[in-house]
Amino acid sequence: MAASVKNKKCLVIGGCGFLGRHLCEGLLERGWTVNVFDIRSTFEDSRIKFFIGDLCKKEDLLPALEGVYCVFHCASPAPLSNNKALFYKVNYEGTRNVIEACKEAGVKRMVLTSSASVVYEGKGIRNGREEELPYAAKPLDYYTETKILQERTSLEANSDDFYTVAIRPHGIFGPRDLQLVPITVDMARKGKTKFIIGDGKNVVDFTYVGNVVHGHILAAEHIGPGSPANGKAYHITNDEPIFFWTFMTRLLTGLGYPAPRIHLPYSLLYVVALFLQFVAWIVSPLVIFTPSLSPMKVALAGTDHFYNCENAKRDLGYSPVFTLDQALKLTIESYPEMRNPEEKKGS
Ligand SMILES: NC(=O)C1=CN([C@@H]2O[C@H](COP(=O)(O)OP(=O)(O)OC[C@H]3O[C@@H](n4cnc5c(N)ncnc54)[C@H](O)[C@@H]3O)[C@@H](O)[C@H]2O)C=CC1
Ligand SMILES: CC(C)CCC[C@@H](C)[C@H]1CC[C@H]2C3=C(CC[C@]12C)[C@@]1(C)CCC(=O)C[C@@H]1CC3
Repeated sequence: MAASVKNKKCLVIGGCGFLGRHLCEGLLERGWTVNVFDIRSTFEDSRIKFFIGDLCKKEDLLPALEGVYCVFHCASPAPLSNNKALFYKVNYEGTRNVIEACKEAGVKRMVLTSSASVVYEGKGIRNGREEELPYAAKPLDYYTETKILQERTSLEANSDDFYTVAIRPHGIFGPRDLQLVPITVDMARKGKTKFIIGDGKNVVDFTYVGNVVHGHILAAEHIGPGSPANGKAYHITNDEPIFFWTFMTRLLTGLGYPAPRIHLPYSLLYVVALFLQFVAWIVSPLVIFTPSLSPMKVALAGTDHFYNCENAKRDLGYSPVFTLDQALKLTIESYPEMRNPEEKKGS
């Protein structure tokens, strides 16, 4: 049974990020008192108390944790940055620090933003259930490797004195997204989105940020004494699996760019991505470069990866608030600056 959280205080670690800021807005609407902890400042809101610091430093965290009912930990280095040391420091060591600081401050609840990628290693996942999918034995990148460590550490910390739960969104998109839409538009403006990787029939999940926020808040309201959600991980998606390339086509054409149309063999692209990763590794002592074509991106663009949300529906009362149609419309409308500048010339 959801606990009443009217005027309960929470701390959103990573609250200045894409998901974090939307989460703050959703929590405020729901009647929570919201503190934000982040290593940077990206917005102002008189209703929020901001703490700027590094989650890897307990002395930075403790002042922000005073009187907090629940911590939402949604901080991470940028997933596609490929900085192994930073991922390990923040996602693993930093999360252990957050847990210790929570216990020291007497905080009783933590909702971790994990990722559905923790069970993905490039092989197809179709309607994957949490209890049927082990952690990826061979994660495709350092980000995923450290998200596995982060989730495992967080769920193992669950006890009657400190309730934890992990939310696994997949492919979050929406207004103020820093990855999916900006990267796609950047590729489109460079003429790189005319290609389809594989046969174009791989089915995936994408998750509108408003639904991810909803799942997080439900999780916070449900964990506690005797809850079946304590110490568990939950897939949170739009629950509308879609062809990856249909989604991309709708996003691109909605922003005025042409639809992808030339098929390239998946295996060829994957080998090229592996080669580029090897070259980047060989030259890394001299120069750091992150190939735009990574094995993770090619795999995500060319294989099935969609997940079952039944456990979240049962234990958290989750169901998507925004449909994919509504979500794409809201997202496309929120990015006038991302529209194809050529479309105006052509009209
Ligand atoms: N964007 C996506 O498609 C998905 C994201 N996720 C997870 O959702 C969470 C949020 O992701 P986004 O909002 O996309 O990322 P983001 O990069 O927009 O936000 C992350 C925030 O964490 C903060 N942060 C990073 N290191 C920190 C440190 N040492 N101390 C304090 N704050 C720190 C950053 O300043 C940033 O504001 C992450 O945990 C990510 O792994 C999970 C599934 C999909
Ligand atoms: C091929 C192009 C037309 C489109 C490129 C889109 C990609 C930039 C995105 C498609 C799937 C996205 C995704 C993530 C980042 C951006 C994409 C690769 C994550 C890796 C972000 C962090 C996560 O936790 C998992 C996400 C999976 C999906």
